[in-house]
Amino acid sequence: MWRRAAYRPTAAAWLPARRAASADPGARSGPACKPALSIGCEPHGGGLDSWLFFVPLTAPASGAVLWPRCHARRRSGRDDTLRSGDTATGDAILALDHVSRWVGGVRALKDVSMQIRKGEIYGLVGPNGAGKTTLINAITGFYPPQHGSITFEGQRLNGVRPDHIARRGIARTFQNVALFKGMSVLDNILMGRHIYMRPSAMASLFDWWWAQKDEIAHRRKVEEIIDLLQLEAVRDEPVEVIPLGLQKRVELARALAAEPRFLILDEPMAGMNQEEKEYIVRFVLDAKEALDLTILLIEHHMDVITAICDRALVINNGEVLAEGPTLAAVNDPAVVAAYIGGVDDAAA
Ligand SMILES: Nc1ncnc2c1ncn2[C@@H]1O[C@H](COP(=O)(O)OP(=O)(O)OP(=O)(O)O)[C@@H](O)[C@H]1O
Repeated sequence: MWRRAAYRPTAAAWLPARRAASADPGARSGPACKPALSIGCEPHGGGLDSWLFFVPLTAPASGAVLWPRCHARRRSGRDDTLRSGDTATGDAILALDHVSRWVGGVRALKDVSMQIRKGEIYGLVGPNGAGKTTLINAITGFYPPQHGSITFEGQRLNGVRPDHIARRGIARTFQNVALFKGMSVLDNILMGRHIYMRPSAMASLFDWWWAQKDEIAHRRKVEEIIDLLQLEAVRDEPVEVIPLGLQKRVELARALAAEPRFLILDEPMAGMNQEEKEYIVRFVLDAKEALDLTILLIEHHMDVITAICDRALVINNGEVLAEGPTLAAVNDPAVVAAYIGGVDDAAA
C-alpha cells in the first residue's frame, strides 16, 4: 500500500528532472514533472539535510489526509514538549517584541512577541480574525506596529517603508491570489525583480546595451525560478487562465524572484485540493533548501503545519495563546479551547 522513497531536495536535483520533462512534450502539459509527493516520514540515519518520505500509491478510502508527523528533517532527540522560555535566542533572524496594532477600532494585535530562528519554518496559526494577516502586515510595513518593535537581522523595521523592507530581504505571498491579470506568468514573476530594477528612460528608449544587459540578468534569474518551481509549461500563459494551484505557485515564484532571505507565506494552500496542497508543500520545501530561506507560514491546514513547521505561534483575538515546538503549541489546552470551545467540551 505504501512505497517509501528517499527524497533529497537540492537545486541540482531539479535540473535533470526538468530537462527530462522538457524532452518529453507530453510531460509538459498539466502539472509538469509530477513530483513524488512526500507523505509520512521517519527518522533515519542520513545527514541533516536528508529527507525521507512515504509516497502513497493508493489514497486512503476515507479520503483522509495523511501528512508526515514531522517533515523528516532529522532532528536527533527532538523534543516537542513546550517549556516556558522555549523561544529563539541570539540566532533569531526576526524578532517581535510586544507588538500591538489597532485596525480601525479593533485591537488586532495585543502585545505579541516572537522570535524566529534563521533556517527554520515557523508556523503562525489561529482561527479566522485572529490577527495573522495583521501580524505579517506589521512585519512587512503595511500596518506598522503602534507599540512594540520588530527587528530583522538585528535592524529595526518600525517605520521602514514596505519596499525598503522588501529590499532588506523579506518577501511575501498573499492570502488571496494577487497576480497581475492580463500579464503572462513570466511577466508576473519578473515583477518580483522590480526592487532591483534601476530603469533609465534614455537607456530603455534607445535599447542601449546596458539596458539590455540589465534586463537579461533579471530574465535569467526569473528563468532559474521557473525551473525550480517547474512552471515552464505555463510560462507564456496569461496568468488568469491557469488553475488556482499554479497561480499560487506563480505567487511563490514572484516572491522568490525578489531573492529574499525571509519568506512569508500567507495561506499558500487556501482553496487547494489535496493534490495541489501536496505540490505546493514540496515546492516550498525545495525552495527553502535551494535558496537557504527562513519561512513564516500561515496556514489553516493543521496537517501541513505539524508536518513541516519546526515551531509555531498560535494567536487568537490578537493575543498569543501558545508558542514553541509545533506539536506542543497546537496541542496546548488554550489552543484546543480556542478552536473547539473548551477542553471539557472536547473530552465529553
Ligand atoms: N482593513 C481592516 N479594517 C477593519 N478591520 C480589520 C481590517 N483588517 C483586519 N481587521 C480586523 O482585525 C482583526 C484581525 O484580522 P486579520 O485579517 O489579521 O485576521 P486573520 O487571522 O488573518 O484572519 P483570516 O484567517 O480570516 O485571514 C479582525 O477582527 C479583522 O476584522
